[in-house]
Amino acid sequence: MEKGKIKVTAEDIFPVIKKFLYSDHEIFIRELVSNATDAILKLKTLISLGKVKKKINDLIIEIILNKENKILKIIDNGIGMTKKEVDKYINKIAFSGAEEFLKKYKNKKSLIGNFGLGFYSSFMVSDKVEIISKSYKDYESAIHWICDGSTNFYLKKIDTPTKSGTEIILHINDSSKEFLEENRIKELLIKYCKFMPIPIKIGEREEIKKNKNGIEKKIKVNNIINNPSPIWIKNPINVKDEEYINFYKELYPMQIENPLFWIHLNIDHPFKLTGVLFFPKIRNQIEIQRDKIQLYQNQVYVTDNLEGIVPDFLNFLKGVIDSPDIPLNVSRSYLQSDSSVKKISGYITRKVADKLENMCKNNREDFEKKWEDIKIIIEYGMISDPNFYSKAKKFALYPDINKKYFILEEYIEHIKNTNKLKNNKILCFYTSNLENQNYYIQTIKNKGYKILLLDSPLVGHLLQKIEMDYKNLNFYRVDSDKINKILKNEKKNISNLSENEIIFLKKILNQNIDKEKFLIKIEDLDDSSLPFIITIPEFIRRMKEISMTGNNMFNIKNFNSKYNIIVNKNHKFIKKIINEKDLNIQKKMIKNSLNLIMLSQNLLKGKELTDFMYQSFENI
Ligand SMILES: Nc1ncnc2c1ncn2[C@@H]1O[C@H](COP(=O)(O)OP(=O)(O)OP(=O)(O)O)[C@@H](O)[C@H]1O
Repeated sequence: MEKGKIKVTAEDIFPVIKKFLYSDHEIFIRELVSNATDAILKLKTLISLGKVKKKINDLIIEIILNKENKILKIIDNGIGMTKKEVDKYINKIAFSGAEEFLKKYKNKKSLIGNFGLGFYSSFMVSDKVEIISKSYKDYESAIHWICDGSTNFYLKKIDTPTKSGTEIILHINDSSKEFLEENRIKELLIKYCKFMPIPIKIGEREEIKKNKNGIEKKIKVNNIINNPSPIWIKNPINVKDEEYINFYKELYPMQIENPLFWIHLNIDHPFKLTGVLFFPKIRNQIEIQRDKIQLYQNQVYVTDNLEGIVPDFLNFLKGVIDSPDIPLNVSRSYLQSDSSVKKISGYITRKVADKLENMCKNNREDFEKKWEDIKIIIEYGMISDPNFYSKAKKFALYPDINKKYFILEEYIEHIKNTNKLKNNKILCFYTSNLENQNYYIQTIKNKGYKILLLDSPLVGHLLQKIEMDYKNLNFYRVDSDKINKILKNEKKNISNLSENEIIFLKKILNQNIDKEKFLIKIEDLDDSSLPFIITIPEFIRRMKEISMTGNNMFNIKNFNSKYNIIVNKNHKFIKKIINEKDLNIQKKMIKNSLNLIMLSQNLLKGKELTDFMYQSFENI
């Protein structure tokens, strides 16, 4: 028996590990199962090189719980350790054995990466830890190592086991009793180890099997908790659509809808990355927050908090990203500034854009069908990521009010004769709601202009961006103040009101309309226009939309946010108001007109709305 002191640079590293290194105690299971996986992958490499004779199919990790004795065991039949190796890799901690192995067998097989002080995380949950290990080298005897969480250890050679592998025995401490519960351990194995590359067994389960005579019989089989070959590590050519959908359901059991489509990522240079990203059918906010993209490192779960790792808009997607180049167990701010993480983020964005461009080019009809479900993600990407914006120009779609879809360049071509002004500017009219803005749509359509239907909540942001890019384009919602100009009567002086009547009209309107809320404009519109309409200054409305969707740069209080009331002095109803002798009736006519146009813009609320309803029924 050898007694000794664990060599650490800091005097006593355990309190540090216990308190600060891992705030999440539960990750010890990830670290130990990763080590076991690593040991088996190393052995697999040696088997494939012909250096060890063993069946690859038998390689397995087993988790055994003994609640009574407060023991949790992690057993693998991997490469094992000699006494010398334990001394080197366990006693002199912070020395990565994996690194040395990698150097020796470079490019042979990917290994679980650099986990820092992985093994020592077991002391976060244990009073005492034992290692029983037997190296794959026949002439080496097995060893037994014991440590009680101080820097002292015991290490001795033993006669059994004779087969290679390692057994880590954790004597779970009183404050970590939860880790003796089978359900808790299963839950953690599913969280962290669901896709690890070696089968992980916890207990047994019953399976019904038919014998030769067709008689069903219950038999006990290993309860394997993980899926060692998830689709993202497979060659996309060999994966069927059905498998992608099943995998999506495996990742997110709560998702009812199938994904719309997916992107299989697979890159070797300049960094290694695999994964599958799904475009979900977004039904509600909760699903966006709950079912996020999961980050793995060589099939070991790391996190689903990818903030700063992938661009924000990609957080709407779902799926898996797996890269050995993403460092583990480091702070988020470090991750965000890490250059390989930045490259990864750029690469994923490009891949997503390429996929969308291909879909749009190669199967436009299908892409158009999917557009309404994916537009929010793409528009968000266009607003927030300049690189994505320039790529998305080639596939972002804009439907018109007849639900015909255009790429912006196509639309410009489509409207260049109808919507172009004398100064070469192109007016892109759009509606955000076919029903609510029907009057405005009809009016503009009748004038021969074409209209888009842009109803996403991000449209204000997006149009700002497009107008900066295309200097000759101007977007106006159909109810914006711009329509006064196009509704203007081209024949001059057709107004049938005298100067005096106009002065009088202004006076009575000013007396009856709240000037804090509305700006009254008396205009020469053609006689097919209504006597009163409300328009909204395009710029102010857009800034309001932008600030409502979370951009604090625009403080809407700084804007004059009055609505315009356009009074069509050519309408006979206006003449009727002027000629009305009974002041009460005249007041009522103005008030009711105002209520009507406010109602049309959803501005009539509360008591005013109730009063208007009573009033209207009385009139009927
Ligand atoms: N189950 C095991 N079988 C064989 N060797 C093991 C096992 N567990 C640990 N080791 C050896 O002990 C070393 C130290 O393990 P530890 O988890 O502390 O760090 P690591 O795995 O090398 O590095 P990191 O955790 O940073 O990836 C390993 O590199 C490996 O050589």
